[in-house]
Amino acid sequence: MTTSTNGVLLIKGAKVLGGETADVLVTDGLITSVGRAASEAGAETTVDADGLVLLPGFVDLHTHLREPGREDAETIATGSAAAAAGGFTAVLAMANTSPVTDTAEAAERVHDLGRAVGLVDVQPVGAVTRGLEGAELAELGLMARSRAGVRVFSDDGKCVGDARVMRRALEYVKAFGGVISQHSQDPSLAPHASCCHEGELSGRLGLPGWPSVAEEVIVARDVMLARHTGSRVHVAHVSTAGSVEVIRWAKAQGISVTAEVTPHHLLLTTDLLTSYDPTFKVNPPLRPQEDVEALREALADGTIDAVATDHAPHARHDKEHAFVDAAFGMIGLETALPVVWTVLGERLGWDGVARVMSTNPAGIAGLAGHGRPIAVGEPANFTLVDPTAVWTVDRDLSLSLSRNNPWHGRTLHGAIHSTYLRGTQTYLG
Ligand SMILES: NC(=O)N[C@@H](CC(=O)O)C(=O)O
Ligand SMILES: [Zn+2]
Ligand SMILES: [Zn+2]
Repeated sequence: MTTSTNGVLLIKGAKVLGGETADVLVTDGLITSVGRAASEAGAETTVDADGLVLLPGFVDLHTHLREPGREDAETIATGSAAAAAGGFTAVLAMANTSPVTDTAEAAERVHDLGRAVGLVDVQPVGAVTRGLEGAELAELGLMARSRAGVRVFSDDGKCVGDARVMRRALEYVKAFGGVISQHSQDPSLAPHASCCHEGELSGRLGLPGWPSVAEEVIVARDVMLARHTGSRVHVAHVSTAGSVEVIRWAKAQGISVTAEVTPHHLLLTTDLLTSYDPTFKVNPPLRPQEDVEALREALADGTIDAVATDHAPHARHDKEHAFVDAAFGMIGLETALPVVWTVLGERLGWDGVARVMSTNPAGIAGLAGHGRPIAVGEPANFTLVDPTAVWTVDRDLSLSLSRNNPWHGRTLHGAIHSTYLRGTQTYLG
């Protein structure tokens, strides 16, 4: 089946939010009718969506595409294909490429390559500091005013450790409604070698400990800087119960803070490291069950706004090392929805899934045309989900170029049936 943006697409009998079943008609990339008994006569393509759930396309606030620089691990094309397969219609591409996305030209290049591939909208994240070095601010204003329209800035992979630099970055982006997404890791409490949650297990395994407090002190500092500057901070990959407490407090004070949690921190725990399998080496590290429970609770009650994958592809030769020498990171675009549905489906419902995977992340990133309701006049950016599918992850079937897949061999519930970007089918399972 193929569709064209100039054609007419009819999604027949999908379950839409609110529990109704509806036919959705798309003309020239826009939703032109939602309701019963739309005629098949004028449709170029008809999709039988009986038993499927129609959700707004997912928006990933945290994707590592490795282009430019490490096209052996991922390209904008392969990462976009993996994203579409995961139900995403937009991804924010992190700035820690080589070279770093720290200029307007670099941001425009990523943006334009994404548009040329055309499977998801690739929205570049700009670096906070030049070369991610933590010292001088990058061209934040020029990136914001560029064709790429950058709104989210992050040195992800590294923490903006210097409080004065963080304060100035927050002040600067306030002028154009930008946000700083922080990789919260105090470098003196958790230096680069830290790779296992600090606790009884890290001692037993002889791995350098990464204490929870190294995350929590940065989250606490940053919410106070957000309050002081009146600007917006976003906490990337929250991993501890203590961070959740701080964010809950800050939101109650009216401080402009938002937060994301990864699918892996919602399900995987630190005891997986007893295998010394580098697939489970990630930053921040997998935490104990108490933290996992606190993160689930926080996502369900709105303290954590969004799920973000932190899809971090790595080539085999960067992962296949002794645990301490392997690269940090795991892939996750294609498994995000099934993990969230498996872990939290009952608590969130489809409304909740749409909120944490589409509406909220689109709002945080200021992305027009994404995270919108399935309604007349809206762009046809959506995904069809099979809620009853039960399947076992096989890393060799991934569209990502990399194989560092922590879900390999796991059975998950819920699968992406197909994805549509402005009415064009970008994935069919
Ligand atoms: N999450 C990771 O373990 N790795 C990320 C960087 C990051 O998100 O900190 C990467 O770029 O590989
Ligand atoms: Zn990070
Ligand atoms: Zn990351």
